Amino acid sequence: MADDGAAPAAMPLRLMPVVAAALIDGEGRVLLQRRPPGKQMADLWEFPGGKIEPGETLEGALVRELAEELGIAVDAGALTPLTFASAGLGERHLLLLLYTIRDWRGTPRALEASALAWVRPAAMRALAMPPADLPLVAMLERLLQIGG
Ligand SMILES: Nc1nc2c([nH]c(=O)n2[C@@H]2O[C@H](COP(=O)(O)OP(=O)(O)OP(=O)(O)O)[C@@H](O)[C@H]2O)c(=O)[nH]1
Repeated sequence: MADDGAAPAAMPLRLMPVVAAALIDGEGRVLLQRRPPGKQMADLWEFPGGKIEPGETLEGALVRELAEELGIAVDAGALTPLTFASAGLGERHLLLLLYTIRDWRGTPRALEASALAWVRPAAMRALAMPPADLPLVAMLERLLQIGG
């Protein structure tokens, strides 16, 4: 085909929304889970959560993910939006939406992760986490310094 000199058509942004939770305990620690071996970003520590399935709301997806990954029950009204991160992820663009949660029912168990840990935000710097999570950690650090 002849080159007509037109600029190449812009590719639409392939946005991938992911919802994630910072479960905060009474001592100001946050629950992280370790991604299992064999998965993309294996062994990195992340906030529990995941992708949204067709027909789900953001909050509905997070409530489902927390039941599947940790075996806990959370009311959608207990989810408080905190901040988000935006980062390129291969051919897609990750929009990672972080909620805080202080009330849930049940004791979190590692149903899909290889490990769980309750970590103060300042101590997260010592853990290997996905690069997109670093600004989220900074926001949590500020929130928990102020709010306890
Ligand atoms: N849950 C979670 N995902 C994160 C975080 N940071 C981050 O970059 N991600 C990325 O966001 C995507 C989360 O989707 P997911 O957890 O459903 O993906 P997955 O690969 O584990 O599951 P899948 O098998 O359903 O694709 C992954 O690409 C993951 O690497 C985080 O803190 N929590």
